[in-house]
Amino acid sequence: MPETAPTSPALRVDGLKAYYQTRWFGITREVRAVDDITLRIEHDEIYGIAGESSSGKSSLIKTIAGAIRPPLNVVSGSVNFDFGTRKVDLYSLKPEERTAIRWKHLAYIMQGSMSVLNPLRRVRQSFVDFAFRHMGLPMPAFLRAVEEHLLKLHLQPGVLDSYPHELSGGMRQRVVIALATVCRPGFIIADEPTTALDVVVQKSVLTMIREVQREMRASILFVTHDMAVHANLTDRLGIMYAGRLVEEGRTRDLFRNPRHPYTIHLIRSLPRIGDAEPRKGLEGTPPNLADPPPGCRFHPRCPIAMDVCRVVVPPMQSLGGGHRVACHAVTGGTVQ
Ligand SMILES: Nc1ncnc2c1ncn2[C@@H]1O[C@H](COP(=O)(O)OP(=O)(O)OP(=O)(O)O)[C@@H](O)[C@H]1O
Repeated sequence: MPETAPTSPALRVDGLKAYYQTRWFGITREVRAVDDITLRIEHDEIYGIAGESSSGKSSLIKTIAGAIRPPLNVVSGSVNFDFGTRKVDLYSLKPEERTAIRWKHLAYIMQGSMSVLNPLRRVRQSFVDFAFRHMGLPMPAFLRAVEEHLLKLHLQPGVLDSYPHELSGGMRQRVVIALATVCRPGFIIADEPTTALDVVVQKSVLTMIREVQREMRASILFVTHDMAVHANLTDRLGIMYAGRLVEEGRTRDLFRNPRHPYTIHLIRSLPRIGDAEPRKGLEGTPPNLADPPPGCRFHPRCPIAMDVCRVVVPPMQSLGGGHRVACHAVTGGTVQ
């Protein structure tokens, strides 16, 4: 929790474009994975990003975490954090300054992050390797702080003596979350942290994330394609389609009253108790982001596409109450 009252959102992303840029045999190819994203995340808030595979979720949060490397490049736009004690314009910093912010102010739990635990060394050593130099404590006090942090997260300090292979998948992921948060960062970014886990273990990891957030009053940016996880965890939700944000609002509003045809599809395709047969998926496939369709990128799959949708990119419009949508067909409260 910031020590001084924050004056700006925890995160401001403005007009962010990040493309995979490659050049093979003289031909330049650009995959527009993050294409003009603007969003705000408040202090003490859990913000979710949803969307199907290849919609650009991971590319967006890697860019927000400052964890990109070629061929992914920021083409334009900005990412600003307010950590309370420090405000940061991420892409005005030198790469090494961006790295220094990680751990201390910004935790990034990436897909497959269990690999941060060195398989040949005890868990204690991973804590020392990653967190010791950021905490500014002598070693005995550092290890005591690590143990206290583990206990707060309902993990026994005994896990520090284990090798990663001695822990179950769920326990390893919980240890990784403890490691990412031991320096008490103000902002936590998590990319599909529960996807590889079974449902029961997934629940324990989500409970832990919620407890960490409450205890530290941190902001969380949480990415998953799993809408049920968003329904249970997030305060607000952004829906991504083909590199763009198409709808955003309070999670409960989006579930009760989705407005974009793509969000409507995502929510209607969730299985319900009593379903006689599986719900139908959306026809077609997401567009090739190296050559996306003009106008609204969803129009080739949209059941209500109009002529304008094939030509004009729909701007994000406010519907009030923090609900925003980018869809030409949304007027007067219903999708026409
Ligand atoms: N290294 C790369 N070079 C070129 N294109 C890439 C690269 N990595 C990802 N992409 C492309 O960028 C687009 C967005 O991918 P991204 O992984 O961000 O989507 P995602 O929504 O996170 O998908 P998933 O849920 O499957 O991880 C896709 O079209 C993908 O093929």
